[in-house]
Amino acid sequence: MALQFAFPSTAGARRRPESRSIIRPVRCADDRQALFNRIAPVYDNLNDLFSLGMHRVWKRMAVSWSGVKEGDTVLDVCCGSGDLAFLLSEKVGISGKVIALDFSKEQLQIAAARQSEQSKACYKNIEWIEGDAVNLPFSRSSFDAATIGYGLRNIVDRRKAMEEMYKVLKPGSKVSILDFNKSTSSLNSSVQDWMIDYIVVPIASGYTLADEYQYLKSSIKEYLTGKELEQLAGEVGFYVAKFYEIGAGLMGNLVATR
Ligand SMILES: C/C(=C\Cc1cc(O)c2ccccc2c1O)CCC[C@H](C)CCC[C@H](C)CCCC(C)C
Ligand SMILES: C[S@@+](CC[C@H](N)C(=O)[O-])C[C@H]1O[C@@H](n2cnc3c(N)ncnc32)[C@H](O)[C@@H]1O
Repeated sequence: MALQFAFPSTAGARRRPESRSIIRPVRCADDRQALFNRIAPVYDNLNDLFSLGMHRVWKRMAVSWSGVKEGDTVLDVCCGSGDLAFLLSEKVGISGKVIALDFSKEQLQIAAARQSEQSKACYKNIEWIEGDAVNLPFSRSSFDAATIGYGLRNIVDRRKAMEEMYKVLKPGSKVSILDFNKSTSSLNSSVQDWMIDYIVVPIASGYTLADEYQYLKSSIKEYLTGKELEQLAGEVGFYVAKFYEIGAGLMGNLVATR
């Protein structure tokens, strides 16, 4: 997919007072929902810019690790603007089904717009659902695979979200959980901090979104390490869970099998 850097305006983004003396905490689910609604117009383009397009490689890896195959019925949790849902759609094909859930209306609108703009026939197999990852509106054992990309870190009750994904997966199926790596290596976390402080946030401030991207840093620090993610998966019932560091250790992917 070609990298586009023609950034749309962020008309929907709230203006920030010039002097930002206090970084607003983004503590509760409502704050996070509002944050992702605000960044929706520029989210995809800024991801391409900040990661030099590499996030698309990491997302393909996450989808591949989910074990998705043609004809499957699969779930993408915290789907946002649909990157992983579109990749899943291509894997399951027209005989399969992708259910993509998010609680941000703005992100889902972007996803649905992308779906109608793109000509791939298989994309008709995607259904967008507004819902909460901590209360998935699906029956037990509904899905052959699940993905959650850059979502679990943003969920307040991560254990509940993991329990919900366990519940809706069929026995023997996998969830692939892609996110930033809360590294135990001080070098990795220093590189992450430096990139966010000196590249990501200054550029985001040009879109009056400095606070939103500053949140990245605190959210990574409050996230779980790979070992802690493996342990959490085991505690909710997954019988095997393996964490892989990717992107030179800046990102990580947990693969858990029910
Ligand atoms: C796709 C990526 C991040 C998605 C994302 C997740 C969040 O939780 C956010 C929260 C608040 C605002 C935005 C996001 C958000 O975009 C990963 C790539 C995009 C990152 C913003 C890139 C940050 C720089 C990395 C630390 C290092 C990039 C290395 C690259 C090889 C140059
Ligand atoms: C960083 S975006 C990731 C989007 C997409 N998966 C990707 O990889 O680009 C995080 C998404 O998680 C959603 N999200 C966060 N908490 C959620 C929750 N409790 N329930 C549903 N969606 C949630 C946000 O609205 C946002 O769209």
